[in-house]
Amino acid sequence: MAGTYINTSLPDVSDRMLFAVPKKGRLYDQCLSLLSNIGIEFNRKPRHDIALVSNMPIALVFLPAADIATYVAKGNIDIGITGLDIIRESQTENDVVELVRLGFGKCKLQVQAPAADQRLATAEDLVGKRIVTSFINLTRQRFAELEGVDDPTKIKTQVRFVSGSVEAACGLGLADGIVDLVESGDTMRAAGLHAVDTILDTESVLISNNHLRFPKLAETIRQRVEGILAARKYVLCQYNIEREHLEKAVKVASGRKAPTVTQLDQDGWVAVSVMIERKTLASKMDELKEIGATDILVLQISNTRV
Ligand SMILES: Nc1ncnc2c1ncn2[C@@H]1O[C@H](COP(=O)(O)OP(=O)(O)OP(=O)(O)O)[C@@H](O)[C@H]1O
Ligand SMILES: O=P(O)(O)OC[C@H]1O[C@H](OP(=O)(O)OP(=O)(O)O)[C@H](O)[C@@H]1O
Repeated sequence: MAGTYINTSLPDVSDRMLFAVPKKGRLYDQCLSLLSNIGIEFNRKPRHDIALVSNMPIALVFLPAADIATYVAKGNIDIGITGLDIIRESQTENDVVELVRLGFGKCKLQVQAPAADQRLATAEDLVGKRIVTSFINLTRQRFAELEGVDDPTKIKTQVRFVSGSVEAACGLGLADGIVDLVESGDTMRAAGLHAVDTILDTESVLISNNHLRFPKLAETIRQRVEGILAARKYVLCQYNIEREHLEKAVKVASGRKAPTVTQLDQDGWVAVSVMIERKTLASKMDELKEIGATDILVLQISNTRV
């Protein structure tokens, strides 16, 4: 089904893998930066939602983040980037394949209530009350659990959809509580709300449909993305050490598979090169120094294939 884009004023995309990216919003900038890092070159004309990639048989399709999981699940689009929250809300998790979690767009879907109202201190206190959200399915599922009801359509809590600025609903009297995404919590607090329950921890995901027309190309994209994520996560650490201390040093930092060890032009000494997770780097360097490593150098990795 993907590739059957019918609009005669648009270029033919039937031989191209369709790759959906959010057209605006929170994920837009990071998606564009990721596309650039994985070597996808394109030129998007103003007001055009399709852009041909010049160096690969791919067409980018710019869509609202909230719709991408549905397009991918239905097979109209081959692969795409969207939030886990959207995949779950659009009930497409069984019809899409999660290729890679991308580590950006991280936030929580939370039940929120007016902070000043002592009677609404927990999610249970909102059972049977009015909830406003853009995530009606996930909200109904959560309240069905709280109410002990199997069928989310049979809950007594009233769940109403609004498309944005959800935090305004309590202050304006439309709701007793809301369900919305929270990252820093600034928007929630500015609206006088506090979180009483977490429904989901979410982040962006690269997804594909179940019937890929371009499996090799999709795999290339997946590997490139994994490579960029690994490059962000790791640094390359090089040091010299006497061979007799090598075993201890390898225990401190063993690399993704094993370190590269090269004989130095000095008796009994070796040079070691190893990938280390950025977040543990400082303490690993301390330990290596303690064991006797010298000339410890850290190099940034700009890209990898892992
Ligand atoms: N504050 C946030 N921090 C991190 N990720 C977020 C945040 N808000 C939303 N997201 C992620 O980005 C996705 C798209 O949210 P966004 O608010 O950009 O939606 P949109 O409606 O497409 O854009 P807009 O708000 O501009 O209309 C969400 O489903 C979620 O995965
Ligand atoms: O916890 P915070 O860091 O304040 O982020 C949370 C806000 O971010 C999202 O909205 P966004 O700003 O993307 O706009 P929207 O309401 O138009 O979707 C979300 O819907 C919250 O309103």
